[in-house]
Amino acid sequence: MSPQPSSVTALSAPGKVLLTGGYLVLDRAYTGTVFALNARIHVVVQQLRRGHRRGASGSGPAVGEAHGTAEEQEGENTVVVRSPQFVDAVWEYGVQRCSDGGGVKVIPKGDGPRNPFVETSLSYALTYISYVADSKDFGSLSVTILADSDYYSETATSKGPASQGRSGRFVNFGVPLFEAHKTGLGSSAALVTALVSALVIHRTMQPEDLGAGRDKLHNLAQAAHCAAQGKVGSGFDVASAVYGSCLYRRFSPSILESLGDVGSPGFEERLFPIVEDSDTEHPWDTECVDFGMQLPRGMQLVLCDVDCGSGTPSMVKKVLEWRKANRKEADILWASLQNNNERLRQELKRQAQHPDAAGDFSDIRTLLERTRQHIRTMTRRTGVPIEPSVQTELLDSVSELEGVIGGVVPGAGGYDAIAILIRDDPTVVARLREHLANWTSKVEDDFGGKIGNVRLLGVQHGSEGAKNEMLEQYAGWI
Ligand SMILES: Nc1ncnc2c1ncn2[C@@H]1O[C@H](COP(=O)(O)OP(=O)(O)OP(=O)(O)O)[C@@H](O)[C@H]1O
Ligand SMILES: C[C@@](O)(CCOP(=O)(O)O)CC(=O)O
Repeated sequence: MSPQPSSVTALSAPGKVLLTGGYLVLDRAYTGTVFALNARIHVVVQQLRRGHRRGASGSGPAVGEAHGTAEEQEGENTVVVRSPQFVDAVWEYGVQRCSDGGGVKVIPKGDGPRNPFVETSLSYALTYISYVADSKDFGSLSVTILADSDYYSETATSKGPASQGRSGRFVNFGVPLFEAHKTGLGSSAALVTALVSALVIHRTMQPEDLGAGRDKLHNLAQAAHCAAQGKVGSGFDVASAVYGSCLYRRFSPSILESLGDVGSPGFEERLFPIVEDSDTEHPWDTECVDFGMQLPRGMQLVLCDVDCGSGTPSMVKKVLEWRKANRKEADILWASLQNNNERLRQELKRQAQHPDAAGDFSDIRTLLERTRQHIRTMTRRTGVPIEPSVQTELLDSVSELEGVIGGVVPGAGGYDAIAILIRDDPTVVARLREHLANWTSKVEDDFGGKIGNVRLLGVQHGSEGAKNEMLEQYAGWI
């Protein structure tokens, strides 16, 4: 029997930085080292009051249980999703059961901007839930999304006093979501992971089951994220949102290839074995080794935002085209990168596991520099701005500072935030901050890019994947 749904479920998932393995990790023959961050996306699911729900037995609503509108209480089930840190960020859906086993689809109400990540996560999670839960009646749900500030570049409001009206952790950005510049920490993967996990736990599990249910939540989140993105990426961002920092080897794309769209006949019958990993012909083969791994004692990871994001899809397409056309050369380059990345990971692991041996970061510095050399070769050969010269200039300049071990362009590279490993010491952070505050680019970029405001983000290594959250921190927001 499914457990009784509690009235409120809160869960969060972390952002990521792919320290090494960008592009390589798209191919199962290679791996990526991904660090989870302490910037998280939180999702709070509230059961709207209905006659048959817990807490409505005559004694009024249960703690945290929201009151629905008259329409919600009388007629069809609805899901209202809010991102209260942004202007007009409300998405309202009707819940439709599709014929011929097509699953459960949410239908947007009104004609405001759509949010494919929210919409797809709801449809996928509700389809899975309706397939496994005893009760097919979801009731109406209110969902609140709250994100740590570092996912987005600062806005005039988020910098100012007006941002701090409510609970301390979350700021008011004062702009619509589409106007907020993302910093590339993987907001959509953290959001999809937190949203599908919160819904599944809300309706079919207890929060304590999160550990045991992690693999299923991973499978569901990967399926929903790929569908929302319209492509099957490597999935390292979803994996780290679920499991935390790890050495990642991607899943075989064939696992998701024949799933089809929500609403198509038999969709629920195809989604269920994917989530439960019961299809013996296509077992999940994701590898997340050493998940939850820590940095060596005395080391910290920081990110420097350059407020000038890149277009990952077109960069990926070009790099893969070049690899296809230059297979021999690419194989040598990929092998050199993989080899060096693996040595770097082993050294980080060795130092993390032997705190007494930690402290001499010179090998790590050398290995980071070698990785960068290979990435610059990749940049030249592919003609894609993975480490463009303005980023080279920035990385070189910060690497000279005392206490900085080294840095890289993480993930796809481009003009996204750079990742820097430093000695974990407030004076190093202060030095970096000061350096960046006075920093202006002097080189002409080889790809015509311009770096605007350079600033250190507040985010650091977080290591932990999806986790249950306490409600108190959301005071004033839900
Ligand atoms: N706070 C939020 N509330 C609702 N939806 C959000 C929120 N933050 C992000 N999203 C959704 O995620 C989308 C951004 O995802 P996208 O994959 O483009 O970027 P990212 O995951 O932050 O960065 P990257 O893929 O470069 O790591 C937004 O367009 C929106 O649909
Ligand atoms: C280029 C790629 O390998 C990494 C992209 O990373 P990011 O989104 O730039 O953090 C693509 C992928 O792995 O899906």
